[in-house]
Amino acid sequence: MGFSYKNHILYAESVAITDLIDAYESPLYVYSRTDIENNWYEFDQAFGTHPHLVCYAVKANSNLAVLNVLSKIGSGFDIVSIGELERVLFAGADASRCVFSGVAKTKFEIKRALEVGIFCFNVESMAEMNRIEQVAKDMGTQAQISLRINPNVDAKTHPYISTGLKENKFGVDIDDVVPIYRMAHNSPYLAVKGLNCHIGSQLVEVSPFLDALDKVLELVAKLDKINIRITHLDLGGGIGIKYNNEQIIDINAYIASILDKVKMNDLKIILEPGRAVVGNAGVFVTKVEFLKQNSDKSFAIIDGAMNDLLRPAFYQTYHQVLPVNENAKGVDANWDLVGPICETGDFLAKNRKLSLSEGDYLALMSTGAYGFTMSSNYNSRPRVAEVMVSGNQHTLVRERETIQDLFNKEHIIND
Ligand SMILES: Cc1ncc(COP(=O)(O)O)c(C=O)c1O
Ligand SMILES: N[C@@H](CCCC[NH3+])C(=O)O
Repeated sequence: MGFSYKNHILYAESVAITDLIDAYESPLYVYSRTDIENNWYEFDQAFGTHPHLVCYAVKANSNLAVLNVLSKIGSGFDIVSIGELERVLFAGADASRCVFSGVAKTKFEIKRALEVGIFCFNVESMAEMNRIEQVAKDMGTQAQISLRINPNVDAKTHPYISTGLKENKFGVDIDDVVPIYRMAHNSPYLAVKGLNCHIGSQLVEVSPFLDALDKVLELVAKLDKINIRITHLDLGGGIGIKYNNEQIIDINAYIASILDKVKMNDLKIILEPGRAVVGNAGVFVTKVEFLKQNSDKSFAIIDGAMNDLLRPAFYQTYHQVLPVNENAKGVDANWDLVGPICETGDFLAKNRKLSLSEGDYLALMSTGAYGFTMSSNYNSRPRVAEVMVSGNQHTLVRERETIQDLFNKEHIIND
């Protein structure tokens, strides 16, 4: 466990978070390298000797140090843009271990991905298949493809992060799959490799995954009958983590169920976990600036805000709040943690029983995924620093933005 109390001070591995605040100030994202590695290994090792590739979903946390650490232990990567592609390459990743997802890859992105030799495109429509074919033809090469199907399975998660229902924009309707594969199979510029689905994020039950897998396997058999051979299944990411006290999926049991269902053939399995690799391996550290109470409400105004950590405002999500100094005594109340941004929705936590004083530091737990990557400069706030801890070592893996960074690319019209 990367984050725990020692002598009542919250530590990241063997480094006191108070030391990180002294070194890098607040607000701050802190990641545990050991947790990231162990989380990835848990997926990788659960497959045993079955052919597989764990492609970390870069969107969850795309810091170069995170990508580099994962690349060094053999991770593949699920990317969704040229930005993510260039990031993983810069971080030392092997392009042949990358899958390219997303509903609208541009010609430019496809060309670059083909140039560097990515493993596979997860294609999301006939139109996109045509575009990939055209780019491959222009380059005189062949693109390896997998079609993302929409299995119309309810992932039972937040509606904004459910992706496998007909009403969602993702993937191809099961009934439309065969004509698209036929087209790809008949093209000299496309090589049919896999079948893909990703039904949503933060799933805490395994049954929707297995329902989707059943539909995928039916399609594999159907395609086989018309001599279109699928050699890998990419079952996406979506495995939920513990934010509060939810029951979560046992990764070993989930992978055992997958292998049980595919044991009749030697299909290689690809998974694209993002949150489950980095979510609990990161915390967001923030300082209490002011306490403001009225007859109804207790607000702790903190130096972090919705631009730094959007999830609570955007999806009304819960992050556990821990005091950096467990012994700190202040005003006991049920506090709303609110930021300095001019929005009523600017809160990071609500109604938390804490004993607070101005100047206290707090850690919002489980913020390693979709924390920094969803941050913005709203209200012209420079983005915060990111630090990675490994044992008793800590490294600044992204500098805090400066005021100059805020307007670096802007221009005043001279008239
Ligand atoms: C195609 C695809 N793969 C993988 C992921 C990673 O999901 P998660 O972070 O829930 O594992 C996502 C995001 O939901 C996605 O859209
Ligand atoms: N951004 C979402 C997850 C979306 C996953 C995108 N495929 C979250 O913070 O939970």
